[in-house]
Amino acid sequence: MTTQPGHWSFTRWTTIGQLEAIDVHHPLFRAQLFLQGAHLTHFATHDKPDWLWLSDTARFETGRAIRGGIPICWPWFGAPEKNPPEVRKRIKTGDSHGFARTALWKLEDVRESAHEVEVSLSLAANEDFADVWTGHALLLATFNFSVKGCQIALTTTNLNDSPLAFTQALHTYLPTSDIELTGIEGLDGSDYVDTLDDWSYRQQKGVITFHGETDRIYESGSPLVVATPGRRRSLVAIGSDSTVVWNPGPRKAKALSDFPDTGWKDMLCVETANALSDYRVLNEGQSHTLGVMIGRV
Ligand SMILES: O=P(O)(O)OC[C@H]1O[C@H](O)[C@H](O)[C@@H](O)[C@@H]1O
Repeated sequence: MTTQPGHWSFTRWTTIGQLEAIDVHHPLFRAQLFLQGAHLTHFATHDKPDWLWLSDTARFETGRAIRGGIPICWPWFGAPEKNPPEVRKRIKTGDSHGFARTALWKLEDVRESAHEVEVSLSLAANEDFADVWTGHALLLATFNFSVKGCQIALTTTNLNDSPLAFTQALHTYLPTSDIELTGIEGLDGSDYVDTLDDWSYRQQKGVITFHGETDRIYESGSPLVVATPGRRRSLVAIGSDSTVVWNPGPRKAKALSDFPDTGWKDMLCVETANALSDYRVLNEGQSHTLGVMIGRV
């Protein structure tokens, strides 16, 4: 059922630092979602630990990306110069990961039921962003929360008469109690680019484990299981044939903004992506949906 502000039962507005957010306090689960970036920072069922990692030193400031949760990287992933030429030619800045994660989105809809809450936000990517990017598109992010987990669907519609080429990622930060005892299952045999070894191609053998800084783009969007001590989570993607796996390790952790020096020990990023050769092209009026369902195994 669609509900109007003031008539929501489980959903309310809150302000954190400089930013407005939506708090979902359902009897079965809770979540926190910022209007800036359509950025989900918390999801948990009952009183259990959070399913997402959020930096202890995260800052909630206008125009600043929040460190943790699920930043939306759009309409390019990573450094502009590492994107395909068709994507790169639209970009007019050196900044990584696009502008959607720091743009102010608009609340479109809240639907509540006894079992789930669904929140939709939109972003008109138009001439307001002309200093950093050329294009005209509509983005719709829909978040579905239930006791089974959380689901995000990000739909891009090209509103321009020229083809829109873009890369993107749902940059999910997950918690772990020990990165060295953490594994990602589901990418055995997949080719990947190791960005830390001069962007060379390799092939994954078995489970992914972490031994220091890790930054890879896998050419697969297969269902994954993230196994951390005492917990297993499944990540099922739609509209994705690439997955980024990242942990900054001790050295890069020190250089990252809003990131504790030892934070690398208790997090990992598993990013549902359209990156590298998995970039997407939409003609006028066409849409593409990238999504991930994070659930229990
Ligand atoms: O610091 P950020 O701009 O949020 O980027 C954080 C990280 O995002 C991705 O995982 C990239 O693969 C990494 O190379 C990058 O360091």
